Amino acid sequence: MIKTQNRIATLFEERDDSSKVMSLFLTAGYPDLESTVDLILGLEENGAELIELGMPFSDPLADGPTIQHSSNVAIENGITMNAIFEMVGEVRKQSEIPIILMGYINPVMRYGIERFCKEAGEAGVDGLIIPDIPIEESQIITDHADDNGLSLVYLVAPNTSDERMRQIDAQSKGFVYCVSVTGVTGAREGDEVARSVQRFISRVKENITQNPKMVGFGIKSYDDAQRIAADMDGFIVGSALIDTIREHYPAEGWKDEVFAFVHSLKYDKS
Ligand SMILES: O=P(O)(O)OC[C@@H](O)[C@@H](O)c1c[nH]c2ccccc12
Repeated sequence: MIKTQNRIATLFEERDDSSKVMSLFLTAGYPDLESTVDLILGLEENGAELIELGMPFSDPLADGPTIQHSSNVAIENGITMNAIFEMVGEVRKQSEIPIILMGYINPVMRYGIERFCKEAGEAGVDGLIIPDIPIEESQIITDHADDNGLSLVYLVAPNTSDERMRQIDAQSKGFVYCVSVTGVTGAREGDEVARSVQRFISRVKENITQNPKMVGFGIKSYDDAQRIAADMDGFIVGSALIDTIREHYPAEGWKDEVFAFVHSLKYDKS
């Protein structure tokens, strides 16, 4: 164990019950390699408490068009695993915000699972989300993750049975990622999320009892977040953030626009 206390665990232990933890998903190397560190630090200043840093992959099966686009741009920019570890190392010089690397197992296996976990832990990564490893196959990575202080976070979705939710709760570390809708990532129109989410949330509350619960998929505003995360510990926003970057980059002041959006997601000062 490198760290005695994981930053994700500390975040949920110390959280103030009156507000929701805001986690933001950012693709490493998007919109360019130079901006990722500044973006993470600026997101933190504007209310982010947890960062999910996406490791771009050419075949992202759970990702909608927005995140696929950002991954493609990051790959064109020349992003590598080493560059991602360096970015995390840079952030660690200035910030203790918990960072989770998120990506598919294929590039991790190519890099070498043991080496990946070791270098991630050394860089200052706190957790991993690998949506294409089911709990049944997780033994290929759990020991290496544990040895390097990395929490493996698992996902549940509306099509996850009650029994499986309980199994996932038993294995997940840090929190459980509750995917509010079936399908790929991405902002959704109208009240599509609201309509289907209530039944799911009540099943989550019954079955996920050991871990904090974070909800994500389709959240694009303060109101969405407050409503959907009402019974959760916090919420995750990805595509709406990437869309905002895409809308303003590279115009002068683009980062300020992005930070203002992030601030509004958490504090609704707009
Ligand atoms: O983009 P959305 O709808 O705001 O949802 C967050 C999501 O993008 C992020 O957590 C994520 C990116 N890639 C994923 C793959 C699987 C599950 C989740 C993710």
